[in-house]
Amino acid sequence: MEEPMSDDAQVEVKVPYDERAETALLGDCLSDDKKSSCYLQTKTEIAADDFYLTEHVDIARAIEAVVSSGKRADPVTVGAELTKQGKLDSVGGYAYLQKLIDLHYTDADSGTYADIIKDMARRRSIARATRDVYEQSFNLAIPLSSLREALSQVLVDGSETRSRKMFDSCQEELTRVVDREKLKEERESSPRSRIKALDEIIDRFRPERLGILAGAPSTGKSSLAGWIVLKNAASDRHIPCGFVSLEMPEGEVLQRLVAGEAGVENGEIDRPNVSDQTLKAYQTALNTLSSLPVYIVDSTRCQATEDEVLNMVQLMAVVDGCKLIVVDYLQLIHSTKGNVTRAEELSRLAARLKTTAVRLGVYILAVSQVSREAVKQGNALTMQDLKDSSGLEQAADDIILLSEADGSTDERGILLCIVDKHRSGKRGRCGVEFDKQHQTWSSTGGAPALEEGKHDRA
Ligand SMILES: Nc1ncnc2c1ncn2[C@@H]1O[C@H](COP(=O)(O)OP(=O)(O)OP(=O)(O)O)[C@@H](O)[C@H]1O
Repeated sequence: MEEPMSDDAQVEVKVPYDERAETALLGDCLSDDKKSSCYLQTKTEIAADDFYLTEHVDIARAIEAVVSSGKRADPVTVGAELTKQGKLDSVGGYAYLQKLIDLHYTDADSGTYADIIKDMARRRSIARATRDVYEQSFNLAIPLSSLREALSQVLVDGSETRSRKMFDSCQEELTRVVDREKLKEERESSPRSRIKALDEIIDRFRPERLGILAGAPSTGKSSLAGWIVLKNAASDRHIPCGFVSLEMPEGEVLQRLVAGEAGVENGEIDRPNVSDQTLKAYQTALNTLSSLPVYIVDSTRCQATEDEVLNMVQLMAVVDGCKLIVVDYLQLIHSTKGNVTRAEELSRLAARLKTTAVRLGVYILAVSQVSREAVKQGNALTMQDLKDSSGLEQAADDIILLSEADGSTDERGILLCIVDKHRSGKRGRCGVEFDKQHQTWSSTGGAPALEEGKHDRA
């Protein structure tokens, strides 16, 4: 039996922060001309408020102000900014700015310090948010459903919506587009399909968007979604990605990813006569994959509801820092409301996924089935073929459709990939090749033709 929770259990609690990482990063920003905006440029996006100590938050804000005015951050410029804000004395004066430089390591690694600071900031934010729900959970007047809702809401930062004068953002946009280095960085750190021909159309999976990946059964939707997750996590930026699997158990997803990485046939590892060479390749691939920032929720044993799936997505974004999250697949999300049609339900789900993507600043790639009629006809798909809902079409920013093309075999899928919706971007089509045995994906030259008798309805 589970031990009852003691009310007066004394747990030593220390607020999570790392003073050394904070001083090292600030010292690094103030010491080196080239790195004068160091923490603003690291792969980990951190902001002044991610520092814990008040004096460090103030110094970081002053650095940001100096850098955004186009000046180099050093003790003189940052000290002047702090004086202007009336904060120089409270941070410890010029002496403290100089101390930060003295404490700074000559071969400082800003990225690692930024990672530590972000990690600590996330922990504090989770602790703050969950503490309130923890306290509410003892109040029996608050219904369980409200507690669940509160728990899911508190994990989402920035849900507040305020209006602002639109053209105030012009200056920010101007700064963004003029700073080519930053733009390049933004681009390179964004998730992409990692299939050249498809990337040429869709460019990248931008934050705050919802994409739908649809196709007939067994065309390879789950496999492609898994490939995208894996390749982004394995890219030199190691972009954290999540996979909410409602269809395939975790072991099966893993086997497919490992097969591709190892270059062995999917499923071969389970055969009794598997060769030593295959075993070795499989083990090596497992070792490589184990270090990648790929997160998975296996939701195949219980039928996850809409709220549960949204919670999983939120946790992956907030706790694991995922930038791209796959939900495989929409039609398997359990229905809980008896009085609405499935189409209405899916529309609402898609709209909630879109809002979640916006609030969390992530890209959600939702896998979807297409209608039975579309599968029967076998023609090139259009977005009207999405199963059960025109609401999916409306909520999605991007819609990617896979149709089997001429030349497909049991081992090799040749697919016509149509980007039928692409918000603020071009639409288009390309050919992708699916090596089914190894579960890998690549571009074909040009867009392939459909089988004879099938129609292209573009
Ligand atoms: N070792 C293998 N050799 C050949 N084909 C394989 C092998 N392993 C898997 N496949 C094929 O790879 C494809 C995987 O498709 P996948 O499950 O990704 O499609 P899907 O579109 O997500 O399907 P569903 O509609 O069932 O969700 C299937 O066609 C399967 O038959």
